[in-house]
Amino acid sequence: MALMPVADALAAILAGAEPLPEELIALDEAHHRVLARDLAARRTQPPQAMSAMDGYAIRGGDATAPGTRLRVIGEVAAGRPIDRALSEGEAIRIFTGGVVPAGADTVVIQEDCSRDGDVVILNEPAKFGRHIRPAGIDFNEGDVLLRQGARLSDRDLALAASMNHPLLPLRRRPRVALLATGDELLMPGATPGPGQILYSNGYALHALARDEGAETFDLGIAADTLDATTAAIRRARAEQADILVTTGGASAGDHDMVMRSLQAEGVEMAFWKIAMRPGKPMMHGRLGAMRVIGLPGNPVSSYVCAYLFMVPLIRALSGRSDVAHCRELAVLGQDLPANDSREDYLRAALSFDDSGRLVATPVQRQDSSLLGYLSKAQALLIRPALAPAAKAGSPCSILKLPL
Ligand SMILES: Nc1nc2c(c(=O)[nH]1)N[C@H]1C(S)=C(S)[C@@H](COP(=O)(O)OP(=O)(O)OC[C@H]3O[C@@H](n4cnc5c(N)ncnc54)[C@H](O)[C@@H]3O)O[C@H]1N2
Ligand code: MOO
Repeated sequence: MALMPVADALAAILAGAEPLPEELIALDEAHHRVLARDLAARRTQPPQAMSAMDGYAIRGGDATAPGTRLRVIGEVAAGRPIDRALSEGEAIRIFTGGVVPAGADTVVIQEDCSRDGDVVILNEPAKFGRHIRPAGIDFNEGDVLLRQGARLSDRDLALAASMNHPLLPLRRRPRVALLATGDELLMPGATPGPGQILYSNGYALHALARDEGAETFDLGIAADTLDATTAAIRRARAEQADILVTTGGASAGDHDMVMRSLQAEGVEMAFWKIAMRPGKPMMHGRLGAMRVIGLPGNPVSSYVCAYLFMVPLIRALSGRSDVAHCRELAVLGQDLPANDSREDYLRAALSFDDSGRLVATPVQRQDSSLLGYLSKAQALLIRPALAPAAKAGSPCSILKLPL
């Protein structure tokens, strides 16, 4: 198969990726989940005009001169309204969050008043309408404040509560199964023998997928045999994974079993090998409802490909309206040579120059096995295929990596 351009590969992965079914979830479980429908307010907020301060509710027209004396006829605290209306020459003691009584149109703060028994004396003329929050100044019943496809922030949860939605219609979270392959891999904490290395890729991939709202489960490390890899693919299906992510065994070596096992299980391959660096030997296919992303084993390649392809797929299945990564503009921190025909995603550190411009500087080594350098990078600097040489200070596109 020919190398596929990155944009075409992403389009193939996202083709037909419809949002998963909706479910009703309690508000305190809804952080970072995705709304399945527009959400309209079930009430008006504030429901009545309310005082923004502790002081006295008055009629502004009564208090245009300093020294005005008004008779205090009652008290309103938050949650304890009064059913008496204010008449000329009267005031009502009011506290923050109290419902402004009928007839009042202004609140004077207590610091600007003196009290003499049941009389309040205004030290300064009142400013008409001050310190009152009108009914509905935040929102009105029926207002759509949260949109289908929104990933709910912490502030959105407070807003939904205020709109009186204890349960929210959310998309089911995608289930992502992670399978590592490789006879040489050992879990951290073990003492590697000759040629053995520690399993690392999955830690970043689980975290990345969960950060994007997926539920993840681990299929462990399969030996480099057709049987072991095939058995793990079957387990992913049995566990009803929406996405199976494999790492390693993706290239052309005698021990690279992933492609063969996927095909033996009936996966329809959409592509194998992309015109990008890192991550050329990446594959994608489908087995029924399960989508498979076969990532290269090199740790940097697996992470960069997961970031570029797995994340948008998780977002699409989650029903998010913002599926694509957001490219940002920066300037190059150093000269770069012309690029070849593979789109390059250089790992880059970010800083600001004296004029406040964002500067992206590739980390010193770009080999796709180097986790130390990946961890130093805050962004991917995109070099399009066949990009000409570029000087330090010239504009470039970046994708910021998660913190
Ligand atoms: N003849 C060719 N050889 C290679 C090609 C090619 O096109 N033709 N592509 C190269 C590129 S580019 C990459 S990237 C790698 C990817 O190969 P595989 O996906 O088959 O990966 P492995 O060989 O299984 O592993 C590569 C490397 O990464 C280590 N690894 C694997 N899994 C993990 C893990 N979970 N945690 C940590 N490290 C892992 C593995 O031990 C190897 O060192 O192929 C090139 N070869
Ligand atoms: O794609 Mo490989 O990731 O260039 O090393």
